[in-house]
Amino acid sequence: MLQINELSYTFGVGKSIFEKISLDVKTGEFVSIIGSSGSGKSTLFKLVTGLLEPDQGEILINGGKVTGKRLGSVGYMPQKDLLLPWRTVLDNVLLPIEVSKENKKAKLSEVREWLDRFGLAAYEHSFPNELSGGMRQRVAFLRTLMTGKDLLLLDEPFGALDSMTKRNMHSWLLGLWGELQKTVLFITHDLEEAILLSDRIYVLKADGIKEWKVNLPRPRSSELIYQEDFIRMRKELEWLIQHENN
Ligand SMILES: Nc1ncnc2c1ncn2[C@@H]1O[C@H](COP(=O)(O)OP(=O)(O)OP(=O)(O)O)[C@@H](O)[C@H]1O
Repeated sequence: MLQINELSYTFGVGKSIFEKISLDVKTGEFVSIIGSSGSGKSTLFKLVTGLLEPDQGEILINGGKVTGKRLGSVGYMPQKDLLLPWRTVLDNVLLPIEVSKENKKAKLSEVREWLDRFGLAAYEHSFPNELSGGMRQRVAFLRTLMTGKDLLLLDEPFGALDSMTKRNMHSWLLGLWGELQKTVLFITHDLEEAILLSDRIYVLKADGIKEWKVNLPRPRSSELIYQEDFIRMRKELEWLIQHENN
């Protein structure tokens, strides 16, 4: 679904962010990108959305080349939830439907069903400032889902949540994942989260990008993190991140 070939990008004069990195995401996969702060993860997302143009290389979505003129081919959830404070939960979730000029009324019952599945049915008339952090993230995620795009780019969606809420969000997302049938590219700093949720992980490092497969069967439960296999994987991944040129 997503193919990135030998992508290079430099900010301004000489600030090289990537040099010839390649990666791919297959239909239905959940793939994470981890890397230290400033390694270029968010920049990569901006390139995939078409907000930035690469210096070299190409990005293909379903075989079509991404360019600034074809924005809107992915669902993008940025680091901050960016909910509109003056809109209710329902109106925030309806935003992509309004933007794409679809018939809002025709979509209303489908959107309400999703609100219910996301545990938000009782809050459809609430405003963002009346919600907890975890609920706001669910609203933002649902809004991204309502773009109807098959490829979702999620930039650290749970980064600002406390560890208990994050754990609950993991269980919730793992439960939902089977029925979503979406392809996800996910940025995180949290190794546990990356292993638990992903089929594959790309580690973005100064010397390039490394692929790491997560050999854990699905369906998965958030309890997996206590298992020996999981702890071993986590150590392996930590080692890969800490040692350049590996
Ligand atoms: N508009 C810009 N102009 C110049 N440099 C920029 C710009 N945006 C980002 N950078 C630089 O590019 C590098 C990569 O930034 P980016 O935000 O992609 O990193 P990141 O891996 O997502 O970081 P974090 O994990 O902290 O969110 C950083 O050194 C940053 O300072």
